[in-house]
Amino acid sequence: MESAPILELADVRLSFAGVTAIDGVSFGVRPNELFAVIGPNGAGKTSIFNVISGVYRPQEGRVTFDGTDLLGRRPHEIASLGVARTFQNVELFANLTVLDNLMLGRHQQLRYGALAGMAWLGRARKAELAARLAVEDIIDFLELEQWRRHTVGLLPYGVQKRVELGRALAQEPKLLLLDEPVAGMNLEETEDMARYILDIREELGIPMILVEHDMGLVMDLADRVLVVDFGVPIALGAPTDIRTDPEVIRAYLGEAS
Ligand SMILES: Nc1ncnc2c1ncn2[C@@H]1O[C@H](COP(=O)(O)OP(=O)(O)OP(=O)(O)O)[C@@H](O)[C@H]1O
Repeated sequence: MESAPILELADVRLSFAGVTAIDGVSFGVRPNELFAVIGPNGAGKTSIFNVISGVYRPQEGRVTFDGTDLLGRRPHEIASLGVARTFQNVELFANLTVLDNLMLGRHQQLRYGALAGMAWLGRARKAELAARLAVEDIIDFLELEQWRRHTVGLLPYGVQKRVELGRALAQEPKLLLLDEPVAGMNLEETEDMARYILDIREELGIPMILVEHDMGLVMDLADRVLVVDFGVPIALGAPTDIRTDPEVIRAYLGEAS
């Protein structure tokens, strides 16, 4: 039997002053699934991420995550429910070290506030220690050991993208949104990132949504692919079916080849 989706979008519509960014998109992401969203520039892929993470509020439709209605919730609430995200352009604290960036990612997840931290210092210390251990695991997992004390802004681009992935993992997400994780990377960096994405699925069992222009990567990694064109969903299925779908070839792949 197929497991129930952890994330579900139902007939989502979003427009900005006459520009329709998302036009009736529905899909569900199953636990442990690597789900991809592809489409030409301006097709609405990043807008879908912005709707899921609470940055944009759609005019119509429903978004449900782990049994909770996400519509109307603020981005930090959605993050604390377990949705983590990486961005098209690296969004880290460039002047801080790798370790500090990962610790900050982890603090989004910690359950105590500043006051509670003062009142129950012991508990806060324990939480801090646990955070440090969790971050060390991520450093191991993403092979960031040699850069742990380096300032992020000075690192090679591929490593920065990896640190950003680590920051998202530090939130202990139940769902990970990856916005063009290999954009701007060379072949070796792309292969490394593909391996980490697969490891996240295999070893950590975290479901992911991948938005990516690198078609080879999507076809190699994804369990299912949603194709959008001008905000409209035109196909949804396994990579092998998407590759041969006449509508997709006409609207997108044909154009790219
Ligand atoms: N904040 C906004 N204000 C106005 N229009 C917007 C806004 N965000 C997105 N759009 C419009 O919505 C449409 C979809 O944009 P979106 O960035 O979601 O596409 P995309 O598929 O992620 O594109 P790309 O592959 O180039 O990143 C575009 O026409 C875009 O101009």
